Amino acid sequence: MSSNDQLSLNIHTETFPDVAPRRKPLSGQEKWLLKKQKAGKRKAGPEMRSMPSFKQRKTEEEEAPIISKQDQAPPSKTSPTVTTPQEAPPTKTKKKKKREGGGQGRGEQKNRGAGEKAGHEGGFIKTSSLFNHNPDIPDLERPVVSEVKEKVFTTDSFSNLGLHPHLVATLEKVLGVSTMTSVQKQTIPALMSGRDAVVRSQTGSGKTLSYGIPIVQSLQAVLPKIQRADGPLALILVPTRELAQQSFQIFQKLVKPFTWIVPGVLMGGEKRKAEKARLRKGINILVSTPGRLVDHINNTLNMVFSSVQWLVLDEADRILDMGFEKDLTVILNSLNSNGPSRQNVLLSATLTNDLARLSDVCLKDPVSVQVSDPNASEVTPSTGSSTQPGSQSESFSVPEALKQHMVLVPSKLRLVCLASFIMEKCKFSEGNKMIVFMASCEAVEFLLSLFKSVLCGSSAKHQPLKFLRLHGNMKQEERTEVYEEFSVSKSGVLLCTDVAARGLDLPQVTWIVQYNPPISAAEYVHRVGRTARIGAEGNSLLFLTPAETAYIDELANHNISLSEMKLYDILSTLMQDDAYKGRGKYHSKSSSSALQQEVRERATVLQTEFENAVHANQETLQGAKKALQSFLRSYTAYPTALKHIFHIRSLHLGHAAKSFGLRDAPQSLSSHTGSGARRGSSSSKHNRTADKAEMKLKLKRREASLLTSEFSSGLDGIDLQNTEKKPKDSVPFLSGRGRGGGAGGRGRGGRGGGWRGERGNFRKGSREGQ
Ligand SMILES: Nc1ncnc2c1ncn2[C@@H]1O[C@H](COP(=O)(O)OP(=O)(O)OP(=O)(O)O)[C@@H](O)[C@H]1O
Repeated sequence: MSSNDQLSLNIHTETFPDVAPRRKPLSGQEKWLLKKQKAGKRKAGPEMRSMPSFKQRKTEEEEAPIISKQDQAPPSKTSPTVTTPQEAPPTKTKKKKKREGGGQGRGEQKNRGAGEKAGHEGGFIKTSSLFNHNPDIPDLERPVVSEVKEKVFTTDSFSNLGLHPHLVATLEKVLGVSTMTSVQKQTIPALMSGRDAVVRSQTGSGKTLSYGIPIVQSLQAVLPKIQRADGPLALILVPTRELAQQSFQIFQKLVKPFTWIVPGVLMGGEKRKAEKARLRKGINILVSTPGRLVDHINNTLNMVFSSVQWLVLDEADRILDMGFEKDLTVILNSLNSNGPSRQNVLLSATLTNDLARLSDVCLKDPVSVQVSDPNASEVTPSTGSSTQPGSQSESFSVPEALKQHMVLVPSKLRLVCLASFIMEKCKFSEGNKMIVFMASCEAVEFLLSLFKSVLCGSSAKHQPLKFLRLHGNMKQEERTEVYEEFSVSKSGVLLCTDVAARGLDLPQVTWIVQYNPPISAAEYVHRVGRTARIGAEGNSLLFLTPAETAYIDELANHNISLSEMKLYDILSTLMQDDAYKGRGKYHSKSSSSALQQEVRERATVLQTEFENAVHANQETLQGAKKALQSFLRSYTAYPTALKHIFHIRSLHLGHAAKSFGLRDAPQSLSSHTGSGARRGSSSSKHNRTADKAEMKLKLKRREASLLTSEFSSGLDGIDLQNTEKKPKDSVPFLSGRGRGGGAGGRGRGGRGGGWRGERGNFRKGSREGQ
């Protein structure tokens, strides 16, 4: 039988959980690479080239089996059969074979339940047709990108700035800094001279101290000495709780020698009563999330702004987005009606038009600090097309030592590709600490438990994988715990939503993975900015499906350049662990295609493990379905300008389901292809539903974009479920749009709902802020 033929693998289910090698381990990836070299320089993935396109797939899917118990060694209870994917598009003969083999055409799917049951009873593992019917992976033409460079460091010392000597000593001894970064060198003198400022410099370049130092310098000099009873003299607004905590801790360090200055923090998730008590006692440097501050403005008598001399909006573009607009209006009104004139500072790594708008409204003759030097732009060599003239948008600078990658992964292969990549960096190699960004809380929860159950088996040979998670639906204590644990940890994988995208200074992060593409180039910049901070090296990997390839041009329009990683190179990591070995029949062969086939076998074994874990019980199954649902919802939340790349209609539900370990797209979703996502054949009724949903979606787009403002504005206490209308539809895929509008509205699911929950936090904030 050729490698193109249908294969049956004999796999002992017992070997999966404990990741035990069945025979003397091979030399893993080295061997793979060696053989690959021997096999000559072939372009990766003949099977990729031969994969059918979407058009082909539609016809072929009717006939292609996913499960088949045929061929080769007769199955036994201890030797379950897994059918591996096909390398080439099915030929007539193959199709016939598949039919004979109990294929999984639409009609045949009906029988599958019974078949699977029998499979279980017989000790068989389901087949995962991972490599069949995927879209082609296109050859990429790398766009010409002129990257914007910023010089991070200067040789100028803080001691040249005329700061209080105790402050300089604190910088050196407590914070470990003695020379200024470029942004500090430009910003600190401007602020010390009393000017307002708009500051833009790349992530991890030291913006916090660039406003922290002038604030402390000016407050320590006030005579008579300021007192707690003076209340807030400096107000710092940040978009997330973790960032509030982080900035607060920096101020705690900065004021160490000036014990009479009291910093404090207000943020959602904390007890209001305790915060009120602290406000009553007096806080001079107040760090807060906007929503929680508005809450106190409205409800706390002790909230007096009569002395505020400084207003800082850190991550200003985020605070200015629609999610926080109302809160900010309330805060500015309150400040303006109470206080003296003050200095205002806006900072971000990504200036947007919104920021310019606000700077017009609330800044007086501001100094504009922009560290990037347009003359220092570098053109990334390329053989491909240049970016569209006229489509040039804001140019963003990313750290110089950041190596940015992307990988094109067909939907069905996303899960195994992510798992392989995590294993490669955090299990088979040492010294990596990784953050993986995902679209929703539910996806984070789902993948956390899936990875823990499938990937975390003990192995003496490799270091253990450690997973943590962070998202807006966790209790505050847990969020703080995870944040602190990951901060001090030297390795590990943090699965998170965009709640961790802005401002967080988590040490020694070496890899940023964006499993779901962000909703804008600006958010891309902030996500990757969690690594390669302050001159350190770092890496990032963006997952895109072949249909999303145009996102590379979108990023190029913002001066962001990515290099490509190959899917098969990532999957070949599985060669390093024989726990994923199939029948091993290709081991002895040295041809490139045989090796690729072995990689596919192993990927299939891993996917099968995921699917088995997902289908192990109702709870895990529901978790996967919820995660899929939230992913589909999140997919509708991309802004209009990106709809040509990310459109729900271009998603294939069955393939998307596979990436959540589901063997089929859940039926409950199919009744709501109002999402527009495809299931192969859709009735006109479904199309009408889709059109309606699309119309609604357009109307609600503004609100949909608020999904991206899921950062907690800091207010809690309203049980959304009490205020929610029950969706009319009993199977409400995307019915979340019913009330809240927009894609991420009030879907089904408990208060713990991910995407919805994140957004819920935002909505609570803005509602209470009114
Ligand atoms: N002058 C300096 N010398 C050395 N390290 C510094 C200096 N200033 C700040 N740092 C360190 O650089 C790191 C990043 O600083 P900071 O978080 O302020 O960056 P940022 O520009 O605000 O990033 P982001 O845009 O992601 O919020 C911190 O660990 C900080 O301690």
